[in-house]
Amino acid sequence: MNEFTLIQRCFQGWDITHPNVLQSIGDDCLVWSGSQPLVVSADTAVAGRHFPEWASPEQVAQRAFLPAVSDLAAMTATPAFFTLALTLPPATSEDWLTRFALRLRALAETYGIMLAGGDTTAGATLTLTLSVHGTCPHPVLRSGARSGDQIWVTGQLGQSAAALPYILEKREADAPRSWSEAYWNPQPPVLFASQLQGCIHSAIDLSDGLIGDAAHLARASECDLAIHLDRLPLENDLKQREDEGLKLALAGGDDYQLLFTADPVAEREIVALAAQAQVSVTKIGEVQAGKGDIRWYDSGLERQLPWQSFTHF
Ligand SMILES: Nc1ncnc2c1ncn2[C@@H]1O[C@H](COP(=O)(O)OP(=O)(O)OP(=O)(O)O)[C@@H](O)[C@H]1O
Ligand SMILES: Cc1ncc(C[n+]2csc(CCOP(=O)(O)O)c2C)c(N)n1
Ligand SMILES: [Mg+2]
Repeated sequence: MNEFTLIQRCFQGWDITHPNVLQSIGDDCLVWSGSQPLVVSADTAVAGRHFPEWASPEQVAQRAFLPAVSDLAAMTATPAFFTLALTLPPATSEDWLTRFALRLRALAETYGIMLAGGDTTAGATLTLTLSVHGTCPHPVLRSGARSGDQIWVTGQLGQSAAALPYILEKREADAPRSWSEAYWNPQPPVLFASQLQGCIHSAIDLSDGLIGDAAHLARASECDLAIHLDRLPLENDLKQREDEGLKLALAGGDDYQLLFTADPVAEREIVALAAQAQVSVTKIGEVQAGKGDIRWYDSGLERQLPWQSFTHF
């Protein structure tokens, strides 16, 4: 399999282009020319760490692409283009790569993001690094929360983490379908997020788990967050597991939903935009003056939590 033929066959000539990408695949660099701020995030997915080694090429594409574009949602950016750095085990077949590229292409079309460049090498472990780029007149930062803001979260939490042991033990059939769907096919609310511009003060996407990610936002904003555990969006199967379900929702990670804060006057607009985008939104707390701490409440009573978010090391 020749590297250049392979790139041409699998990754060139996709339908989605971007008017500001003046040169894409085929030269030493891609060329971008634009007047709006560009937001950029690099995200790596590694076999055995972000997806099981036996995952299908379609599943690998989903587990690499969807968490990557989630970072664009976190800034309320509109997707523009991405690059794809591929490290492929030497035994990778052409069929595997064709299937991977087909699914990636479909995802790129769904999210309206152009594949504009990349790198392909051989290496021991299948590794994919996507660098995603989006445009945004006023990117929303983690540091923008203000005392008095309401705290919101999109979607439901914890299902992906709940699915993980079943997936690793290859007995997905024993778990609710919504759990494995959340793991294999997370749904970062990218379009909805881009519509929230001007309407919200701060945002972060939930990749490591609410405990850790909310702490990043609180610290960056130098505000305290009061979060009500009984208001978290947990589906019934997880709610019934009580603390075990709560732990998955708070510390499991892999949710790729959005945590954001907004002035209470924005509530009606947020609810209307969410309904239009068919995204569920839940108010889970309030931002308070402080130094960046989080207080957790259960039925109005403060509660200390013993759990920690996902970390690699
Ligand atoms: N190796 C690195 N060199 C420079 N900056 C880095 C490096 N790794 C992470 N960062 C920066 O540190 C910050 C936090 O990175 P992190 O990868 O945890 O982002 P995240 O959005 O919280 O998580 P995720 O990886 O799930 O997107 C980001 O601003 C990122 O750009
Ligand atoms: C096979 C397998 N799949 C998933 C997980 C869970 N997991 C991996 S990375 C991550 C957080 C975000 O990563 P990053 O910070 O790199 O973006 C989580 C929750 C696992 N341990 N094993
Ligand atoms: Mg992020």
